[in-house]
Amino acid sequence: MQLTDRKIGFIGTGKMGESLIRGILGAHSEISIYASDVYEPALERLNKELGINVSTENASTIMNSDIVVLAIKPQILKDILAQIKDDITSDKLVISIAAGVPVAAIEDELNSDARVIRVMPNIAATVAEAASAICTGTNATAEDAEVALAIFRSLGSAIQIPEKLMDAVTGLSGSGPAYIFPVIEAMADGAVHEGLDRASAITLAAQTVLGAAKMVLETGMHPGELKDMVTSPAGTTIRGIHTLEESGVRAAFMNAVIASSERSKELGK
Ligand SMILES: NC(=O)C1=CN([C@@H]2O[C@H](COP(=O)(O)OP(=O)(O)OC[C@H]3O[C@@H](n4cnc5c(N)ncnc54)[C@H](OP(=O)(O)O)[C@@H]3O)[C@@H](O)[C@H]2O)C=CC1
Ligand SMILES: O=C(O)[C@@H]1CCC=N1
Repeated sequence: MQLTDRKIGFIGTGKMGESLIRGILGAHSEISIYASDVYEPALERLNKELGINVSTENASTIMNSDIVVLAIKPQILKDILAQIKDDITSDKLVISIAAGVPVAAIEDELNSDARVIRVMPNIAATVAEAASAICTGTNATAEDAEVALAIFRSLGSAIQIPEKLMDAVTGLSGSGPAYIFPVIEAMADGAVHEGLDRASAITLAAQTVLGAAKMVLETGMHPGELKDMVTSPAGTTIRGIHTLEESGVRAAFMNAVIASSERSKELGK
């Protein structure tokens, strides 16, 4: 079955549910999307803006869908799984994006034949630039993994990994956009300090991050080598780098990824 022939249902249309729905419709406008949430005004807005099918009944979303994406908070996942258990028949593929929650914990709450895939995407799915990783549960088939990869590759890039690495991915790319947004804001602040207008400063800062990321991805060069290409002897960049190193920027970013990964592990307990 083609990806575009599958009907995708979302349980939860909060920040990440909406991001994924927007990304999927951007990549495959013809795909049928069903969504449910407890907050009716948000559903009405999504129905009006995107033309998707909405309901306040999760059972209705599941009944209409081949693929059911669980886009609810990890803290309420168990309760919702108990409510939808009998609606999740073995002909449906379940995709959980909940941070920290292991596949086994999801399978424990569902019928024994449930096909489950765990994914950690990120908010850049909204603009088809997400970095996602997937891992498979006991009953998920190779075709299920291909379908999940196809969905998340249409939203950016996606890789398949062993589940034990999902917490590391959550700390890196799942949470990562939130580390970079303040970097963009702070770089712009520096330029505003030096007299540039705010709008130009944010545009230049964001394009700088985008360009640097693209250089890493498209040249295949090591980030350190790329940094050296910008850094002229006795020039401007090395002054800036020196200041960043004095501030402990590398340890700060490493610690952020490690702390977030640890929190992901906690959520799974
Ligand atoms: N935000 C992100 O960048 C990322 C999030 N994730 C994961 O995605 C999941 C969702 O996160 P996020 O979108 O940020 O959270 P949100 O709180 O924005 O979205 C969750 C949505 O689920 C709704 N909801 C609550 N109870 C039910 C229910 N019984 N049935 C249906 N919907 C319900 C919530 O409504 P209400 O608010 O009224 O309770 C809310 O709209 C989490 O598991 C998170 O770990 C993964 C990667 C990135
Ligand atoms: O902050 C969180 O818990 C979620 C998971 C990854 C990104 N946002």
